[in-house]
Amino acid sequence: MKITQVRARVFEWKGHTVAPTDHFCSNAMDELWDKGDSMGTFRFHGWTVVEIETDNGIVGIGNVALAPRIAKAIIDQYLAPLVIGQDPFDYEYLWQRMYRSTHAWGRKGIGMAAISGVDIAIWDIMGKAVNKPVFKLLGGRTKEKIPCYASKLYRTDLKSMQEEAQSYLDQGFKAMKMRFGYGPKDGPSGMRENLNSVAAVREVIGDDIDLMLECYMGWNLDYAKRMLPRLERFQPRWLEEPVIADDIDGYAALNQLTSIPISGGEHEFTSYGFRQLLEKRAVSVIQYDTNRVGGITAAHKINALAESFSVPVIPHAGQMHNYHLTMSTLASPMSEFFPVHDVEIGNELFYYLFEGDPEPINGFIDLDDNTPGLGLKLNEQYLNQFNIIE
Ligand SMILES: O=C(O)[C@H](O)[C@H](O)[C@@H](O)CO
Ligand SMILES: [Mg+2]
Repeated sequence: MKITQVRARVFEWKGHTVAPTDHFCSNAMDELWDKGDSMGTFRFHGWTVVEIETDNGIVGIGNVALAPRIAKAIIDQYLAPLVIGQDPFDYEYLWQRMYRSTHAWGRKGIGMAAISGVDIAIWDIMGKAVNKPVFKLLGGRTKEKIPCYASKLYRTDLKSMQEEAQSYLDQGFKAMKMRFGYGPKDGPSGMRENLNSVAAVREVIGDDIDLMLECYMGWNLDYAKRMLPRLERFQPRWLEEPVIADDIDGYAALNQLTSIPISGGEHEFTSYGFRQLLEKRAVSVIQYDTNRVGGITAAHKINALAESFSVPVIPHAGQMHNYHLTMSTLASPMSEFFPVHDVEIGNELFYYLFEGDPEPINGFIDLDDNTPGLGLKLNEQYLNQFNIIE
């Protein structure tokens, strides 16, 4: 079997969008004196869809969620020529070919995200070629079903947050993640706001539900050091990305500071990046996203690495490209799940683009043993609401 064609298309959402409110979520822009449109740093309203065709008519589908127009240019100009004419089952060779030939500029960030999109499509082809779900090629079913946590709870008024938390309880979720709205520049009153929001959600969910806390890199080391002891009484499952992704020593310091596990990795790349995080004991939970980290080929290696350090892997976002990895390793006990709703941040855009993702039932998702590949196809229903760049 040979790859004959690689098609990367950008899908930009032009449908209805819900505008985020002030203090919706702390983020890396918060430290600047002029934040500009700080929400823009994590609004994902475009996606790159990668379709790779083979000479026996199989089409594998991959995706990239970051800087979609740039990802498309990288795939079109650099990566497609490297994989066309090759056997998709040579996935490790093809990964190395892409990685090494873009090494001067592609090791981290959008270069690696583009490689991820191609690699995911290659794994989808392999699954379809042998008529098996991708998780069966990675080790098979290690759990009856996958527990997942509801991930939204952006900072709004406390009553709305409490109602939202209650709705996840009603749907049977046993874990959920909330976002902080305030950071270092908001002073003691912002700290109080942050603590009040956790207290409000805990009040509704009680002590028997896992609560994850997300900073999205909107704090700094000093602020995080002052917040962590104050958060201990809420017994969060973890505190996520308290500082920017490059401050690995900062993560390590915070991870030793209190009983609260520090999580991170959704902005880290390849097994080399994760080896550093693990060796420094910088994170207690690993959160790569397969569509950034280097695709399934890289994520599979990171699972093995994490297992040897006894650090759990709970990938960013959930979604099929991550679920198959979670299903196939004991290193990964759980998945994230973005509740479906109107397009806001863009995390949820995945469901407008693709169909096939399983719906959680009572806080669990399951994968079908008989659906070949990743199990995704383009969702025709919303195609006319995207600006599609060929
Ligand atoms: O962990 C997450 O879910 C991410 O950080 C979100 O994708 C991001 O949108 C911040 O809420
Ligand atoms: Mg996160």
